[in-house]
Amino acid sequence: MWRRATLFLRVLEPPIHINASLSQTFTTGFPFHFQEKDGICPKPLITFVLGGPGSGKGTQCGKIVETFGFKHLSAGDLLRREMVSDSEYGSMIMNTIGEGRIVPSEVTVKLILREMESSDNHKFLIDGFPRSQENRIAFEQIIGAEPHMVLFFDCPEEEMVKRVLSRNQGRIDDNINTIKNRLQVFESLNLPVIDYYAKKGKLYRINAVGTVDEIFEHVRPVFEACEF
Ligand SMILES: Nc1ncnc2c1ncn2[C@@H]1O[C@H](COP(=O)(O)OP(=O)(O)O)[C@@H](O)[C@H]1O
Ligand SMILES: O=c1ccn([C@@H]2O[C@H](COP(=O)(O)OP(=O)(O)O)[C@@H](O)[C@H]2O)c(=O)[nH]1
Ligand SMILES: [Mg+2]
Repeated sequence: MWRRATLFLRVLEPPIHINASLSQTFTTGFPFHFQEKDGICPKPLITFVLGGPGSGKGTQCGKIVETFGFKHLSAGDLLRREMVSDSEYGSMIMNTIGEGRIVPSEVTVKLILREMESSDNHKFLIDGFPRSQENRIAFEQIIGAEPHMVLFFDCPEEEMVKRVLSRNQGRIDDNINTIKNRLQVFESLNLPVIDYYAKKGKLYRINAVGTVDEIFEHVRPVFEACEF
């Protein structure tokens, strides 16, 4: 079904045809170099996936990727990968995640940018970002693009806490003390981002209570109907 969405994209936002020899240096009008495919350099299509800790963002992103062929970029996973690499930011990221705070925007946006530039897919699901208005503004300034739509997985706190505590992935932040901080940060810094996109008419609120498959049945029509 995502083929139909791609068709719409081609009608509304015609891909840019480029000379193969220019492919190394050509940019799409965005500040990053985007990979061309078959001589065509389509504009990136960005969906932000938001929701509190444990609301099921990562799980539903997996289903969206399977069904609609997006490239999944989890900001948390990128930060955790950077944390265990030799990066100069490693200990800062570890302390910040351990306390449930937000890593400085430049670091996260740089990691997202690197993944976008090296992807041969132009449809991106950006999971768990932006977590604050400051994150959002940094993304717009550095990447030079806005999301086409934003999903918000709306889940009651008790359910989120229950899911996080039974996640069992050995994460340093999946403990009751850090969860309290993460929920507070979500409410004070992430909800304003969600409100911002609601006012722009880009927000799709999904009831995140139910089985994984039931929730995906609320997600599916959003992607089937979108005319991008
Ligand atoms: N609908 C659901 N019902 C019960 N558990 C779920 C559901 N969706 C996800 N989970 C589980 O809850 C935990 C958190 O899900 P995850 O996708 O990692 O959320 P997030 O990325 O928003 O933190 C995981 O262990 C996952 O398997
Ligand atoms: O854009 C981001 C994404 C994540 N994080 C940090 O990484 C943690 C885990 O994020 P993730 O999205 O993996 O958690 P989830 O919501 O999926 O449980 C967050 O609490 C933050 O400390 C961050 O600082 N900026
Ligand atoms: Mg996640």
